[in-house]
Amino acid sequence: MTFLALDVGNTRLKWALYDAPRVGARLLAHGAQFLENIEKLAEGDWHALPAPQWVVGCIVAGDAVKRRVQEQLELWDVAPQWVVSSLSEAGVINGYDHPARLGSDRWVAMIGARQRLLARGPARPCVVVMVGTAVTVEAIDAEGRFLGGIILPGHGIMLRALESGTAGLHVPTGDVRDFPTNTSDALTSGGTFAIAGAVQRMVENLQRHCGEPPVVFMTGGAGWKMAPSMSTPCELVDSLIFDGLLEIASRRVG
Ligand SMILES: Nc1ncnc2c1ncn2[C@@H]1O[C@H](COP(=O)(O)OP(=O)(O)OP(=O)(O)O)[C@@H](O)[C@H]1O
Ligand SMILES: CC(C)(CO)[C@@H](O)C(=O)NCCC(=O)O
Ligand SMILES: [K+]
Repeated sequence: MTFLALDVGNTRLKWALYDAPRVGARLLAHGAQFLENIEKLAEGDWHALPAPQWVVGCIVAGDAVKRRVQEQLELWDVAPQWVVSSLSEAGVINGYDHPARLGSDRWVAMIGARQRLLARGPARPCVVVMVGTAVTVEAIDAEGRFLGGIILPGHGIMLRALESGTAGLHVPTGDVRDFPTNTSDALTSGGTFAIAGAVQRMVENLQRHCGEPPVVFMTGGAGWKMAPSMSTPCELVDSLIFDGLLEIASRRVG
């Protein structure tokens, strides 16, 4: 009864194989592949896996990438189900003007966060931070309503934009400092403060709106780099998207 969860971002495809499509299932194997190496999956990492009975994923890369992923999935006799953001699913209500236009990775991460929050206590407002190619910061009230969220460039895009838009900024990665005194540290700290500051602002917005401090969850490939520099308390949960995919799959499989 194995279940394969897929998270196809703009930089990497992340996958996780579980022994069943339910929250709390046992993780059997997992991995990540840069999008340019998708063609290696069927003959590489996936070759010796037990065939999954279900495949559910979220994808924010373009249609060409989706076709390349589906080609690799032909290794098994299973049709992938791609999550599309809807008006409501798994206890989260979508406040986006056009619900289907919300990135499915954002939707799935919010469902994972909400499930995690409710599993351990009373409902609270919640901020969900994803630090990937792009950074997103979402606000959910205590009733599970997604109020709205922001999108900003990730570390890599910020640095590349500065490098290509200036004459004098081509330097190695620096350290995060309160008061940077060289170009490398100034760039690295600038990107980090931009993300931490955006999160702090959304936490303040949601606290003002709901009248109580929110729980903050953070996920994404570069989350561990951001965690030490956050100015508000924040829980790093690497598996937030997979938690959401398990929750969605358990409801669909029934
Ligand atoms: N300190 C840093 N300096 C420069 N670039 C960074 C830094 N940290 C992360 N990045 C970039 O941030 C981006 C996101 O990192 P990563 O691929 O690990 O996340 P991801 O969650 O897999 O992304 P996605 O889901 O969007 O594919 C990458 O483009 C990576 O090159
Ligand atoms: C914002 C990203 C790139 C984050 O991965 C993705 O969720 C996306 O492409 N979203 C579509 C636009 C939106 O969410 O409003
Ligand atoms: K992502």
